[in-house]
Amino acid sequence: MSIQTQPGRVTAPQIRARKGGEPIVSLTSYHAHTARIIDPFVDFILVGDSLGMVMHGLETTIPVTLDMMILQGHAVMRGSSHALIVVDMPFGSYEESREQAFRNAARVMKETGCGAVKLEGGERMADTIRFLTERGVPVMGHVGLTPQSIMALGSFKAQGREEKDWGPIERDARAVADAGAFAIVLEAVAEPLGARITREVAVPTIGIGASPACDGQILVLEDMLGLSERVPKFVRKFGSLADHIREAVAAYAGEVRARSFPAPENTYAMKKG
Ligand SMILES: Nc1nc(=O)c2c([nH]1)NC[C@@H]1CN(c3ccc(C(=O)N[C@@H](CCC(=O)O)C(=O)O)cc3)CN21
Ligand SMILES: CC(C)C(=O)C(=O)O
Ligand SMILES: [Mg+2]
Repeated sequence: MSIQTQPGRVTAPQIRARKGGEPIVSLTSYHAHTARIIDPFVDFILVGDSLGMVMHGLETTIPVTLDMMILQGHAVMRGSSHALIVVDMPFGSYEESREQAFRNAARVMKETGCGAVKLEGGERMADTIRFLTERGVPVMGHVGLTPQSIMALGSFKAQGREEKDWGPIERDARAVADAGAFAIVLEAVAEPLGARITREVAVPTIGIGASPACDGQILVLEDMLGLSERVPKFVRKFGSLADHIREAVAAYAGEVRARSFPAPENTYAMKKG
């Protein structure tokens, strides 16, 4: 059991209180090692269901299971001590009923020790978000492009690129905020809709492919590090980790083939006598 009070860790109410203030910084992480590295620099870490695509090479996030989210959520908790940890509820784990959502969100909280969960959907999920928040589950909303709806949408594409499409997205954001979410991810929404929603809702908006006016930003860590093979248009590569890995692995392969690795300092000498 990993449940313990952790003094010093960022809480959902603290993120909520950052509305209109200093930008909220966040990234995804799926493992203890990456969580340990990013923890001092971010306000919250999202254990995103994008792990299915990024870690497992899946085409969509649809096959991701609650057990996968719990396993990686627990790893990220062990690797971090400062940031709020938010765990994505995967497709099929919360849409059926408010009761199903609570049962599975409670399992995620009990088995990982995380401080909040995130679920996709606007007006249609408002009752569920209210049910969870009234029962002690901090919920982060997620509107705009909702990747778990890929099969209904047809492709991953930006939302609200025509003014006639703005109304439903604005209503989604308002419904999620009014239902008690402590923050809302706005994914791939055209400008100036992201800025408009940020002005209209009372809780922080966290943009990914949205506006610089959002109250915070998030990216998939492997995308911004230059480790992902294909990335959405909204990504900026702040690093080139794939190149670093290729260089290191090529050097290792060369030394193994030349028998210059391992060197004497990497091997064990016999004990004296
Ligand atoms: N590695 C990774 N990073 C992500 O940000 C991410 C995932 N995976 N998986 C789940 C979703 C999918 N994401 C995406 C993917 C593509 C666009 C995009 O910009 N699409 C183009 C059109 C591409 C097409 O039609 O084929 C666009 O202009 O809208 C947006 C979000 C964001 N999410
Ligand atoms: C990209 C973020 C918002 C996400 O939901 C994920 O990584 O799964
Ligand atoms: Mg997600």
